[in-house]
Amino acid sequence: MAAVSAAPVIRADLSEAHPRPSGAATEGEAHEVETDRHGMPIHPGKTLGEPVVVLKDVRKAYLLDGGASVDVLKGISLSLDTDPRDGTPSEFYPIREGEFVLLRGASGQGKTTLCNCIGAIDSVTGGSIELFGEVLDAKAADSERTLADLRLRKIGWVFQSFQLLGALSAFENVELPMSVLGELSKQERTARAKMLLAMVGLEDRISHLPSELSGGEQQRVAIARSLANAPRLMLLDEAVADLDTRNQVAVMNLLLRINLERKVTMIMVTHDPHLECYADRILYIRDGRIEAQQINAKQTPLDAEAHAAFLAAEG
Ligand SMILES: Nc1ncnc2c1ncn2[C@@H]1O[C@H](COP(=O)(O)OP(=O)(O)OP(=O)(O)O)[C@@H](O)[C@H]1O
Repeated sequence: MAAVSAAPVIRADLSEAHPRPSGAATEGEAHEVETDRHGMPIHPGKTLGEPVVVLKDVRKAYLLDGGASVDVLKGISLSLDTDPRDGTPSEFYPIREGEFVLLRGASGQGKTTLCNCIGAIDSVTGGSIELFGEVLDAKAADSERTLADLRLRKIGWVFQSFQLLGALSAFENVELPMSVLGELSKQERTARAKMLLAMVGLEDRISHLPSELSGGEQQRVAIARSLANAPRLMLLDEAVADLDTRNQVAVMNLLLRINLERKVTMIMVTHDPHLECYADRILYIRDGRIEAQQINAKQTPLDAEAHAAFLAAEG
C-alpha cells in the first residue's frame, strides 16, 4: 500500500518544454507525494526497481603537491536516512534499478569525480557508496580484486573520448570484456558481440578499426562494448559531448532504448540542458554538493531534425 509523504519533490514534465530549462530547477511548491514501501516517491511515468546506488555523506579530497588538500565532494547523500537533527527524510533518495539519472552542473563542480567514485575507478575519502549492496568506503581501496570484479560484471562505462582500442576492430573491442571475464565460449562471445553491434546499428562495420569509423559510430561501438557483460549500471561521462547534433540525438535515443528495454540503470554526466528530457531525474551538482533535483514525468526522445533546426534558430 503506497504511503503519502510530505517531502517536497520538484516535479516537471520536460517532454513539452523546448527550450529545456537550464541551470538549477526552481523550487517547486511542496506537495503530497505518494511513496513506495521504501519511502521513495513513486515515479509518475515509470516503474522503478530496488535502490541500487546509495550514497551516504560521500566526500572526496585530493592531495595536491606540497601537501595541501582540495575538497571536491563535500558530503553527497542519496539515501533514505533521516536528518539526525529533526528526523526529516532525505530529499535526495537512492538511485533505483532502471532509473535514468543525469548529473548536471557547471564545470569543476565534481560531477566526474562523483561518477568515478560510483563506478569504483576512484575511491572516496569519507562516507560510503553502496552499489548493488556492495559497500565502497575509504577502506574499499584495499579490496582491489573485489572492485575490479564489480567493474567488470556490473558496470558499463562510456566516456566522451570513446576510448576504443585503436588496433582492434569494432568486433574485437566489443568481445574484449567478455574474454577478460572468461565465462563465455568463443562461439558465445562471437554471437553476443555480433548481436550487440547489430543492436547499435553497426552490423556492417564489425571489421572496421576505430580510425575507419565516424565519431558517432565509434561511440556506438563503445556503447556495445559497455554492454558486453550485461551490466546493471551504465555510467556515461559526457558521452555525447563530442558528437554533432544528429549523432548526439541518435546516441541518446539508443541509450533511452537500452534503458527502457533492458532496464539498465543509467547515470550520465552532461552539461547539455537539452538532454534533460531523456532522464527520470536530474541532480544538479554545485560545489561538491547536490543543490537540487528535478523529476521528469516522462522520458522523451528528441527528434534529430527538429532539434538541429531548434539549435540553429537559437544561434
Ligand atoms: N586528481 C585530481 N587532483 C586534484 N584535483 C582534482 C583531481 N581531479 C579533479 N580535481 C578537481 O576537482 C574539481 C572537480 O572536478 P570534476 O572533473 O569532478 O568536475 P566536473 O563537474 O566534472 O567538471 P567538468 O564538467 O568540467 O568535467 C575540479 O576543480 C578539479 O580540478
